Amino acid sequence: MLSLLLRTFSRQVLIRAMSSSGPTSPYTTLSICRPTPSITHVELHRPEKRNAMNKAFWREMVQCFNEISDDSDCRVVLVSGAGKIFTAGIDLMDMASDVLQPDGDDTARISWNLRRTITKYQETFSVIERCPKPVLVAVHGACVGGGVDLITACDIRLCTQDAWFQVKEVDVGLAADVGTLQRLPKVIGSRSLVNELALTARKMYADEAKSSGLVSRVFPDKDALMAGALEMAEEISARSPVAVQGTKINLIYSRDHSVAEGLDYMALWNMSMLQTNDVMKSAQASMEKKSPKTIEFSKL
Ligand SMILES: CCC/C=C/C=C/C(=O)SCCNC(=O)CCNC(=O)[C@H](O)C(C)(C)COP(=O)(O)OP(=O)(O)OC[C@H]1O[C@@H](n2cnc3c(N)ncnc32)[C@H](O)[C@@H]1OP(=O)(O)O
Repeated sequence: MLSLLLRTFSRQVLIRAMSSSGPTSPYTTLSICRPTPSITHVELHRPEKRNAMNKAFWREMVQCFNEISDDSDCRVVLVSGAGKIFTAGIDLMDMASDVLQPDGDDTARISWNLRRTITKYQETFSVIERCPKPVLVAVHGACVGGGVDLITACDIRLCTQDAWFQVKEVDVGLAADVGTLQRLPKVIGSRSLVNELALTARKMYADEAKSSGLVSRVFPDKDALMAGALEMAEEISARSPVAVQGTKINLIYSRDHSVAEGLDYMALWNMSMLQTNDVMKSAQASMEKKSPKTIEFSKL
């Protein structure tokens, strides 16, 4: 009983510590912490502006996820938002100059530069998908515009009961161009629902997000969400990083290829990865009915 109380208390302390008071240097829009040695928590941190995505944010996410990809201590990433909501999407004030007044002497040069800008912004969320470590995202309150682009690049989506999602781009006069139109149809089974959301910009609330498959779990409030997300991250981080990262990479590959191509890629992948010590360690623990948490895996 006492150990259960202590565990609950220390988990609450951990979750509280995850809501930081400000961005982590060198970042100005992100707060980074390590709730456990193998989990990296990335918090969008401009709460007074509802975590609107300004120019610094688009740059910093790329730097942050490139560092996480190379960090052999990190096995799982958890993304969430500080303050009242997850994110209000693109910063409509800060981004106007980049998107609405592109440089260039003529149409060709303006278009050339705009293409480069859009490609650069697409990278902000593609780095999440390319990161070999699984990325969980915990959404509370609103997730608007660019927020939907962000979460569709993540591997596991969780939300609170008060969460809502809005593919808002048509409302601001543009076709979403940084991932939603490409990834959302792969996340949600119904093409009709995707079209409806993207063409009408209507809000989708937590229950529909769950029934449509956009999120896999809904929690009553933000504390419960963060506790649930952390618990899931711990479960994943206890498993072999060779197995976990290979699973993420092959799931994404097979999403974008035929079954035959996916199987070929898998065989090529595992002809090396099956030689890991992790298979023997994991199989032995499984035979002995021990939790994966008892196994020590080398860094990856
Ligand atoms: C090439 C790039 C491609 C990317 C494309 C992406 C496109 C998109 O993301 S389209 C969607 C754009 N977002 C919006 O239209 C949402 C606008 N915001 C809201 O509707 C509300 O703020 C929201 C419902 C999210 C929250 O409402 P709440 O009452 O809680 O907050 P507010 O009082 O409205 O806002 C508080 C302060 O935050 C500032 N703010 C909110 N959203 C944005 C934003 N998107 N951009 C810039 N600033 C934002 C708001 O101005 C308030 O600031 P202040 O007046 O200084 O207190």
